[in-house]
Amino acid sequence: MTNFIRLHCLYWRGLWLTTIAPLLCLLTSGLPDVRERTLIAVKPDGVQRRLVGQIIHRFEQRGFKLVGLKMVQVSEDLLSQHYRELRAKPFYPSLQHYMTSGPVVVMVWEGPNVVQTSRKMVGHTNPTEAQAGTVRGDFSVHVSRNVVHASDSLEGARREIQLWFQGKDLLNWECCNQGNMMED
Ligand SMILES: Nc1ncnc2c1ncn2[C@@H]1O[C@H](COP(=O)(O)OP(=O)(O)OP(=O)(O)O)[C@@H](O)[C@H]1O
Repeated sequence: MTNFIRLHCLYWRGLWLTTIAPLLCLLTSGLPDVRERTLIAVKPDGVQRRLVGQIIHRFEQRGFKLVGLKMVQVSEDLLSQHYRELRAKPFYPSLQHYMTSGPVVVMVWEGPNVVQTSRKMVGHTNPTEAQAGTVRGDFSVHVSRNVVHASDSLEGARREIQLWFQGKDLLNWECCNQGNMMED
């Protein structure tokens, strides 16, 4: 009897490892990650121009979920870590001056494909090339005052969320009508 149970367990363990688990991985690998997160920041010009509400509205309206939000007076040190690839650029001193000139509203948004979709919603870095309907295309005219920041990759989003939030002040909450926007 004991041998029978042992054999039975071995059979199911083998089936799980060789068939069921790989099949589940394969089936779910093509699905967008509903817990994907990105960092969006309303820059000092956007805050000064009272655009925070309109920008939040666009992300809510699209169906993304706000899981973190705070207002920050950015230090030069934080900015140089955030824009570490740009520190050697000739425009960096003026970018630093602009980004530290007043508070920034920094947010974490969650949802399927949120990194890529946010970049589309925000629009081209240079507002003169940004399409109408994007945040930059609707609210700005110059690259040095382009209202908003959005992470440009999954890896960048992870790094920036850690940099700005250090794993704190982010809430996992359930959306009561999520089923109306995506499959649970
Ligand atoms: N030529 C420039 N002159 C002045 N400022 C610039 C210039 N190029 C970029 N910037 C500023 O530096 C920011 C970061 O530039 P980057 O090339 O990373 O573009 P982005 O990823 O679209 O912008 P962000 O990181 O702010 O979302 C831009 O949003 C803009 O504010």
